Amino acid sequence: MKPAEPVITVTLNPALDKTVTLEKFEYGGLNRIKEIRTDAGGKGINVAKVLRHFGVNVSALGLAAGYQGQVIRDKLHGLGIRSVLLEAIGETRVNLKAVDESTKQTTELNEPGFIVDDLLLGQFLDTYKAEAAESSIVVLGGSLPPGTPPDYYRTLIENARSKSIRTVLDADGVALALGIEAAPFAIKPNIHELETLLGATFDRIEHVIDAARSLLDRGIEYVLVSMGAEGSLLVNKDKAVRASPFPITPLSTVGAGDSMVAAMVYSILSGKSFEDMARWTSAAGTITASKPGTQVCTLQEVQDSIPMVKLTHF
Ligand SMILES: Nc1ncnc2c1ncn2[C@@H]1O[C@H](COP(=O)(O)OP(=O)(O)O)[C@@H](O)[C@H]1O
Ligand SMILES: O=P(O)(O)OC[C@H]1O[C@](O)(COP(=O)(O)O)[C@@H](O)[C@@H]1O
Repeated sequence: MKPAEPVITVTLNPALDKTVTLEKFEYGGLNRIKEIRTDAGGKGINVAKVLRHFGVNVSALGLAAGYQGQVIRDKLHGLGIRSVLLEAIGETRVNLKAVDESTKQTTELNEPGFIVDDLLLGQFLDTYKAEAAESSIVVLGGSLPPGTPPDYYRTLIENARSKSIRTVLDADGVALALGIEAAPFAIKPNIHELETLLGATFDRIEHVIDAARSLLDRGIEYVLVSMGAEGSLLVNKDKAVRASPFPITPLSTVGAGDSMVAAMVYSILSGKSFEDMARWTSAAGTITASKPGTQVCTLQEVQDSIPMVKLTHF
């Protein structure tokens, strides 16, 4: 891989992720917190954290507001990540993640985020155009803050496409549905996002493969579907392969999907085979799911666990 190939990530709605650990989550009851930690979060930001661990020249672009926004900038600086987060009015959200030790389940409570206006989005577009022009891959991830036109990702992807820059989109709902109209190079929906996108439910892996393939017809090159503990499915026009994760004790699955996106970018940059991309993305997601809070996998951890990923071809 050429280290000079810069990657930018876009996080328009970052978050300070506050992860609280509870012995047993009592819905509707009093919950006493055992442990607490905060991490810089938001999809593009997590992707940047992983890519930095992988030695990639990555910059985290986006928006941020107020005190929490500065905390995120400082945390990124501490991790050695260049960030360009334009200042929005208001306060950056705090997303609460409650980890239930008894069930190993994580419950997420994500705030909507600060409200943005056209002026700020126009300024961001200018910054984005300048930064994207210098990059090899652009990653766009997460929800859009209130006030953002729902087709904003489509605009960003179209701009990158016009300069032959590859894009990876990780979003849900309308932002995903409109974003894929611009045919990003790759997308990483989780199974629920895929079901919502296509208005269907899938109870067999063959149905998931057909659904993912239907998206390739729109000009997308790779579809990576994450399925939590069930692993992941990678599809391109020639192949479909399922990766089964190795056994872990999940401590917080937050950031697992983002780690898969980062490993996908790394695989593209380093010219890995289709099968290796499936292995790397699975290993990255699984390792991150075994870590507390929004902490992400390292290169060494992923490399060490690659042999444990089991592939099934379809
Ligand atoms: N409980 C789990 N056990 C093992 N691996 C897991 C678990 N949860 C997530 N993972 C790993 O993390 C990846 C991404 O998880 P998923 O929950 O599908 O993503 P997202 O966070 O985007 O919804 C999975 O494909 C799997 O490799
Ligand atoms: O923008 P959204 O959809 O609210 O998601 C933001 C949240 O997703 C995360 O990026 C984690 O995403 P994944 O678990 O899918 O990897 C958190 O850091 C953040 O709190």
